[in-house]
Amino acid sequence: MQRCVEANFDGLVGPTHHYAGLSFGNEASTRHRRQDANPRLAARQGLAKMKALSDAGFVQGVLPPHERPHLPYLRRLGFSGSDAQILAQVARDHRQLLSALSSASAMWVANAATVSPSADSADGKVHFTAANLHNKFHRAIEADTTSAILRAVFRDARYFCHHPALPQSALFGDEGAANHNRLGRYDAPGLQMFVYGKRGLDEGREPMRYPARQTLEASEAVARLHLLAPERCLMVQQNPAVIDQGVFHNDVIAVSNEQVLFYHQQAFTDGGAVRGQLSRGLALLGQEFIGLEVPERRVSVADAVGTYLFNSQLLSRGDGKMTIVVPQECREHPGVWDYLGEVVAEGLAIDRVDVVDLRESMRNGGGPACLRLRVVLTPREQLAVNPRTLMTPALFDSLNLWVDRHYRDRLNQDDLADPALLNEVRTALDELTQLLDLGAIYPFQQ
Ligand SMILES: N=C(N)NCCC[C@H](NC(=O)CCC(=O)O)C(=O)O
Repeated sequence: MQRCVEANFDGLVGPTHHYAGLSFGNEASTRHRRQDANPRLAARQGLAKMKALSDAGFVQGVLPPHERPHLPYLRRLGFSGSDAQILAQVARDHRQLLSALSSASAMWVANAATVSPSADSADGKVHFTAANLHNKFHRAIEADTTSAILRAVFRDARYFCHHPALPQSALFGDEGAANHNRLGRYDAPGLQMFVYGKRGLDEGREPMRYPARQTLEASEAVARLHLLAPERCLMVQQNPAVIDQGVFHNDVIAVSNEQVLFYHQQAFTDGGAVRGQLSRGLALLGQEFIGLEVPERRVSVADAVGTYLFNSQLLSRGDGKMTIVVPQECREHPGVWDYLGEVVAEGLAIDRVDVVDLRESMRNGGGPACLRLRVVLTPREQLAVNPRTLMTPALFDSLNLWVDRHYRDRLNQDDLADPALLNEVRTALDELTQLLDLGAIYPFQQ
């Protein structure tokens, strides 16, 4: 029997994956700046996670990388000549700019868009708002291609409604699903909790050291666009003190699934109020809230950032319990691993831990949850998804072969000026659009 499910769409790591230290406030990004990356291994690690979840019976999709280096953008910034001349000039005079326009950051699709299930929207459609990712230039250039990709995967206008990114302005800084949790059963109206870092218009608390990437005004706009009932929306502030400790998105300190919120004691400015609002809100919907709060004395904020314990995936199995998918950094940390063991032994909601190796992505601050975009779908909506983007054993094999054919196993900033790399990327992406039946989604295909 078909049922409502949460499908996870993972971003496939692009061929230009490298470490450039582009994300101030994301400490892993800063720490690994200029180290060698292995794009082939990175893509294979991501595919292995998708395959493992698909084999375990979860609905798993794949979203393609973006075109990088982004030559149209370089031309827009006044560089001219052949592609090779432009790359040589930018590499010589503007090294960080070339990195920004070559970053494979679109892999972290938790930042691609905010998604609301049809059960919550007044028009009964699934709503998507592409994130403007205003705070970082290398990410702000993702929105247009993200929109084209989402439209190519969720095509059917009877079920899916797509909104362009909010205006590119600090006032509306929006980082997508990484700052959004939808709580409640998949097949009934639920609560949507938007987590913002600061207010854009009014005075209020904000971090001092690192930027707050999400504003309240952006979250409110997304809630309006998605036609959500205001009484079932919560606008919650992330604790500015944890942003200053490297928690650049809410999904680095909290994760939800159905009625469960697994979160750190210091995640919010007022954790007690959040808990109360979620309990009362779900009670009104006839559902019980399960809040799993992790105390600072068991797992410090620093250890949460170091291991990405909360950047995990909570997945509902058919038997009523949940699996938590964590990065292997959690297993390597005795305190965090012991704590996870206790959570599972208690078995309140989560009774199984799966460990994944995503080292390449982790070194840029992207764990299991960063790499996935969650989309709750009814059986009809599932049938309307572009079927070629859904993971199967055959697609897994084709994508691995495709990666082996086109990806390098070593890449750093110095390689980005190589015109051969640009050709490799375009050849690879052109093939990929056919493999996934996406049509012409990239600027170089127009
Ligand atoms: N938490 C979630 N949902 N996403 C993680 C995004 C990581 C990404 N890193 C980067 O963009 C680093 C790129 C570099 O430095 O090369 C970012 O900071 O936006």
